[in-house]
Amino acid sequence: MEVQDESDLETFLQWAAALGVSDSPIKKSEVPTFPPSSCLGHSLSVSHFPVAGGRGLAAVRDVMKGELVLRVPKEALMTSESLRSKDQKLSAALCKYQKLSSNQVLAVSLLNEVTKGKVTRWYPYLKQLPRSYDKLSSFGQLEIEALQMDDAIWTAERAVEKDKIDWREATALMGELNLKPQLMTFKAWLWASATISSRTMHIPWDSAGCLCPVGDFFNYAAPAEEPYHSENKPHQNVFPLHDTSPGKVQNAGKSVEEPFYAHEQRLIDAGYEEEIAAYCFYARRNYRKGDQVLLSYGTYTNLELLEHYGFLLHENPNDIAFIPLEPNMYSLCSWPKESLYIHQDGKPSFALLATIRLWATPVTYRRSVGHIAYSGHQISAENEVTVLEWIVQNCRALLGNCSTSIEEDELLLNTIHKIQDYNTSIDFGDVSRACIIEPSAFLEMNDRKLRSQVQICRKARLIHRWKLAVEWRLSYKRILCECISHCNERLENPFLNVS
Ligand SMILES: C[S@@+](CC[C@H](N)C(=O)[O-])C[C@H]1O[C@@H](n2cnc3c(N)ncnc32)[C@H](O)[C@@H]1O
Repeated sequence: MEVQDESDLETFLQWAAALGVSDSPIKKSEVPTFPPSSCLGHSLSVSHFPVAGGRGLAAVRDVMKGELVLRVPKEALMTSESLRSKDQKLSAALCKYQKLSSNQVLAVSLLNEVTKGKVTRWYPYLKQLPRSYDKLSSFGQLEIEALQMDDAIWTAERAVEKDKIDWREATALMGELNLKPQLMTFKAWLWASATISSRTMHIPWDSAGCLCPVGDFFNYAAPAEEPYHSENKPHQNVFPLHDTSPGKVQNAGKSVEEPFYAHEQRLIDAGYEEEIAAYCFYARRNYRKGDQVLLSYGTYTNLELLEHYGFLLHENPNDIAFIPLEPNMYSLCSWPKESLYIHQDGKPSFALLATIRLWATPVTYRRSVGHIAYSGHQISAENEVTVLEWIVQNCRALLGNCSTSIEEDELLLNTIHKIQDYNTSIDFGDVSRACIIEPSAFLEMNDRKLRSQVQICRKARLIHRWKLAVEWRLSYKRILCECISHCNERLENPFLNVS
C-alpha cells in the first residue's frame, strides 16, 4: 500500500477535530465549542510501523483493555448517503441506476468526490488515502502465476474479473457524472474498490459500510485469542472491518452515561453506536505507551487478507490450506467444502479427517460406522493408516506440482528483500536454476531503462506484489509440510486418537 505524503497529516487531524473526531474519553455533551488543533494526543498518535502495516496508531500513554480510544461522529463518516445528500447531481443520477450494488454506488460516489478536487469538504481526508493498493485484484498475470496453487490463482483471477464487471456496469453512471477521464479508467476503479474493501467499516444502514477518517488508520491484528476456525463450523469473520454479510456480531452499544472504559467483556473492538451517533473504538488489550494499537478486522486466512486488504501475516493463527479431494468425497459428508482443510499447525480439520475416514471405509460398511466418523473417532487402526497415508501422499503431490521448493522460495525471498532494501539490480546468483524461469520475467522488466519516476514506482509495486505472492505460497507450503510431519508422527502410533 502506497500512502500519501506526511505533510498534510496535520491539516487532516485538525479537520477531523473540527468534525468532532476525538481520542479523548469525553461525553458527547462535553464536546468543546472550539475544537483542538488535533483530534489525537490524548490516547493515540499517528506513527509508522514498518513491519506491521506502515502508518498506524500508537498509544501515547498506557491504555487499559476495554478503554474507549477513539470516537468518530456520524457527521465525519463518509457513506454513499452522506455524499449523495450533499450532491444533487449525484443523487439524481443514482436514481437511474438502481441495479448497481451498494459497493458500486460507494465507489462511484468516492470517485465523484475525488473529481471535485480541492472544492470538496472531504479534500483533507481524500489526500490521506493511499495512492495504490496491493490486493489480489490489482495483481497482474505474473504475480497471479507466482501464487502457484490453483485455488489461489482462481481466487485472484475471479477477483480481477469481479472488479472488471463492476467497473463496466458503472461506466455509464460515471459518464453521466462527467468524471475526469483518468477517474473513469479501470485503474481508478481498482483504487476506489480497494479503498472500500480495505478501509470501510460496518454500519447497519448500508452494506457497503462507511469510510471512517482516522478510524481507518488502525492496522490489523488477528483475533488469536478467539477460538479460530471452530472445528464443527466453517471459518467466519467474527469482527469484520467491512463485512457486508447480514447477521454479523454487533457492538452491543451502551448508554452515554456509562464510563467509556473498563469494558472487559466487550466482544468486539469497534462499532457504530446509535446512542451517541458515533463510531467507537475500544482497546482490545492493555497497551504500553508507544505500542501500536491494533484492530481485529475479522478472522482471515492469508489468502483472504491478500484478497481484501493486500497484505498477509507471517504468523497467522487463522491460516489454513486445502488439498484437492476426490469428487465423491464431498458427497460423503454434510460439512461444507470450506470446512475440509488443514490447520496452520498442520493438523487436518475435524471435518476433513472424518470425511477421509468414511471414504476409506468399504462402501458396504459406511452406514454402520458413519456415527463413529461423525463423532470424530478413528474407525480402525487399518483405516487410520490409510487415511494418514492418503493425506501425506496428497500433500506431497501438491508440493511436488509446484515449480519451486520451500528452500527455493526462501532464497528467492531473500533476494527480493535485497532488491527492495538496496534498490539494487536483480542478481539471482544464489537462486537455484529451478526457479530462474519465474524471476526472468521480472528480471526483464527490471532491466528495462527506467526513465521516469512513475516507472520506478511501478517497478517497486510489481516487486512488492511478487514478494507477497511468494510469501503467500511459502506459508501455504509450510502448512502442507507441517501436515506431512503431523501425519507421519501419527503413523508411528495409529492406535492413538487423532484429535
Ligand atoms: C484500514 S488500513 C490501516 C491503516 C493503513 N496502514 C494506512 O496507512 O492507512 C488497512 C491497510 O493497512 C495495511 N495493514 C493493516 N494491518 C497490517 C498488518 N498487520 N501488516 C501489514 N499491513 C497491514 C494493509 O495495507 C491494509 O489494507
